[in-house]
Amino acid sequence: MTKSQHLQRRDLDAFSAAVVVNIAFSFIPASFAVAIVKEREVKAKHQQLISGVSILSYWASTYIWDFISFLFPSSFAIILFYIFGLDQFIGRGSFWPTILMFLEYGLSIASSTYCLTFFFSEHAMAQNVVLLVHFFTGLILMVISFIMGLIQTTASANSFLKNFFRLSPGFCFADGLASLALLRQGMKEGSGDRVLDWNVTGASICYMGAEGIFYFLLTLGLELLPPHKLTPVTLIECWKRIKKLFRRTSSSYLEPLLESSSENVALDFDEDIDVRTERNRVLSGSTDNAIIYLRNLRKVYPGGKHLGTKIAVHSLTFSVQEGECFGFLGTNGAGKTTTLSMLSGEEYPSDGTAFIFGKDISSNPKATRRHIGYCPQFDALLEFLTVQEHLELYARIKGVPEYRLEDVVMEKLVEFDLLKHANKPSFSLSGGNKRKLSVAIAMIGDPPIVILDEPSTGMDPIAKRFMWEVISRLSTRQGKTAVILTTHSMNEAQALCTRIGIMVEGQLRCIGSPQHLKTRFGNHLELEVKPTEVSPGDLENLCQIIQERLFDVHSHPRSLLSDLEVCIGGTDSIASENPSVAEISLSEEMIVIIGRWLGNEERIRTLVSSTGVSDGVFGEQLSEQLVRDGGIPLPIFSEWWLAKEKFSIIDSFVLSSFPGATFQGSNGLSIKYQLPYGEDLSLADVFGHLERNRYLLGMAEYSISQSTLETIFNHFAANS
Ligand SMILES: Nc1ncnc2c1ncn2[C@@H]1O[C@H](COP(=O)(O)OP(=O)(O)OP(=O)(O)O)[C@@H](O)[C@H]1O
Repeated sequence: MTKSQHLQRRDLDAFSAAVVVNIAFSFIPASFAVAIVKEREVKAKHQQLISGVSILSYWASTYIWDFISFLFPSSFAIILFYIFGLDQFIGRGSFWPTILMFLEYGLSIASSTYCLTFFFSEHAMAQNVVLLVHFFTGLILMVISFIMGLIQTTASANSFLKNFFRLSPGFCFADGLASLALLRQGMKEGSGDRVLDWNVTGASICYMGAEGIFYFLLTLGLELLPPHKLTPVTLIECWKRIKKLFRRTSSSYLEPLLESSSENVALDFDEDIDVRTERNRVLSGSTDNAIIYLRNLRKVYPGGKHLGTKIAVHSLTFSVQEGECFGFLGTNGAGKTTTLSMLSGEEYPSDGTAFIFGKDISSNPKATRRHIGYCPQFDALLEFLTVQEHLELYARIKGVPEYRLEDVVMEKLVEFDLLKHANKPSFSLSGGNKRKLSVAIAMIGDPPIVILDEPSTGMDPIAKRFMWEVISRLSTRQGKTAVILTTHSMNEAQALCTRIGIMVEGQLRCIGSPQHLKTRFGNHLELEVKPTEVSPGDLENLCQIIQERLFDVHSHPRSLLSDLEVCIGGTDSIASENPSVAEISLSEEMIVIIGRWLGNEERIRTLVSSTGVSDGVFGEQLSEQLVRDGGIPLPIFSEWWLAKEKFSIIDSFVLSSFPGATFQGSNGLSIKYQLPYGEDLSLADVFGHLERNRYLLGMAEYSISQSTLETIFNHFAANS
C-alpha cells in the first residue's frame, strides 16, 4: 500500500468514524427526545412532584433534566469510542478537547431544540422534528464539506463556507472530531501540531460554546416571558411594542393621560352619550383616584385562511377607581375576557393601551402585572396539588416572605371557607370549590387590583352569597381595591357592582351605576298583580248554575245527554234526581257548550285547545287532566272559570288605564305587565290609580318595580 493510498484509506477511516459518531449522536438523542417529552408529560400529570417549590425551580429542574438526558448519549458514545478503539484516530492527548466538544454539543443541541420548539410549536412532535432536522442538517453539511474539501477547486470555498456550516452544532461536532483524527494521522494541512487550533477543534469549540450559551439565554427568556408563537401578527405586535418603548420615555402616574388629548380615534359606530363622556373624561386626564385607565384599547385576532380578521375589542376607553367594583357585562363573545386578558398581560393589545398605576401595560407589562390578582374564566389549577399547596405556591410566586407564608395561607383558607378541603388535591374538588380556590389565589398578597372573570360560575346559591360577601368586603369595606368583575348573573352585578359597563360585539354600549342604567334605559315599569282568591259563595253559585243548565234535558242535544250519562253513571240518575256537584265530570264537548252558555267561548279555547295556548300553571294542569281523564270535575272547572274572570277584569282595567301597557305573561297566580314610564306616567300616578281601584278589582296584592338590569341587558343584547 503506497503512502498516498494509506493516507486515503486513513482519511476515509477518519471520516467514517466521524460519520458513525455523528449518526449515533443523531439517533440516540432523537430517541431520548421522545423519552424527554414523555417524561415531561408524566411530570405534568404528577404535579405533586413540584409541591412546595416555585415555578422557577420546577422550570430549572425540568431544563437540567433535559440537558442531562442529552448529555447521557454523549457520555455513552465517549465510552464506546474508547472501548472500541476509535480513539486511535484521535489520540489520547486530545481527550479534554473531545470531552469539551461532547459537552458543548449536548448543550447547544438541547438549547437550540428547546428554543426553536418554543418559537414554532410546543407540540411534542415539533420538538422531535426540530431535533431530527438538526441532526440531518449536520450530517448533510458534513458530507458536502468533506466532498468540497477533497476537490481542489472547491477546497478554499469549503474553508469559507465552513464558517456558516458551523452554525449547525452537528456539523461543528463531526468536523471537530474528523479534524482531530486527521491531525493525529498527520493529514491535516497547515495547522501545526496543536489540537486547539482554529482549523482543528478551536472553531468547533468556540461556535458550539457560543451557540449553546446564546440559545440557552434565549430559551431562558422565552420561558420567563409569556409564550408567543412567531407569526406575522406577533411580529407586527412586537414591532409596535418596540416603537412604543422608544416613544414613551416617561412612566409617571398622570403624564400619559395628560399627553393624550390627540388620541381621539374615529369610531365607525354611534357611541352612547355616557360612553362618550367617559371617553372624553379619560382622554382629557380628568379622572380622580382612578388606578386603571383603558385608552382606545383594541384587539384584532387573525381570522385564519378563510375567515376575515376578528375585531374582538373596539377602541375601549374607561377608567376604574380605587374601591370601585366595576361590572363588565356582555353577551357571549362580546370581548370581556379578551379585555381582561390584555389588562393582565396575557394578550397584547393590537392598538391603544391601558395604564395601571400610571404604567403602560404594553411597554411595562411586568410592572403592571405586580398590581393585579387575576382569576381567569377557567380554573388554572394543577390537578395533583392540594388546596393548601396551591396557596403556598402562589404566595411564594407573589413574593410573600417565608415567615408570613403560613399566616397568609391560613387567612385565605378561612376567608374562602376552604379549611376542610385544605389537603385535598384540586382534581377532587367540586366546581364551586375550584372557583373559590381560583379567587383565593387571585387575592393572595392583597393586590390593589383584582380581576375576576365569572368568579361564581358553578357555585350553589349559598356559596355564591358567600363569595359576594368576600368580594364586596374587598372593594367596599377596605375601599382600596379596585375590582373588575365579569358575570352573566344580573343579580350578582346588581349586588356587587358600583358601576357597570355593558359590552356588545366588542363595543361598550353603556356605562354607569346600576341605578343610572335603570333610570336611563329602563323606560318602563314592571307591574305584577295577584288577584284575590275565588270565594266559596261564588264558586257554589256557579256550580249550581251550571248544574241546573246541564239537567235541563229538553234543551240538550242528544250527544250531550249521552255524555252526561257516562259522566254521572246512567240515565235514571239524570231523569230522577240531581247528582251531587262533585260527581259531575265535564267532557270537552260539555265544556265548550258551557263556555257558550256563560258567554265566553274564547276563554274556553285556552283550556281545550290542542295547540297548547299558555294559560298559566292551573290552566295547563286542567288541560292535561282533560286529555288524560276525558273530563274535569265541575267544581274545579268553576274555580278556574272564576279565577279567569278576575284576571280578565284586572286585564281590561290595566290595559285601559295605562295606554301603552303590555301584557307580559301569567303564571296562573299573578299577571305581569310592562307600563310605559316617563313624564306622562309617574310612579305616584300608577300607585294612586291602583290603590283607588284595588278592592273593586279584587287585587290581593300588587307590586311595581323599575326595569331590572336583566331587561336592560336583554334590550342591548337584542339590539346587537
Ligand atoms: N385566540 C383567538 N383567536 C381568534 N378569535 C378569538 C380568540 N379569542 C377570542 N376570540 C374571539 O373574540 C371574540 C371575543 O371573545 P371573548 O372570549 O373575549 O368573549 P367574552 O365576552 O369573554 O365571551 P364569554 O362571555 O362567552 O366568555 C369572540 O368572537 C371570540 O370568538
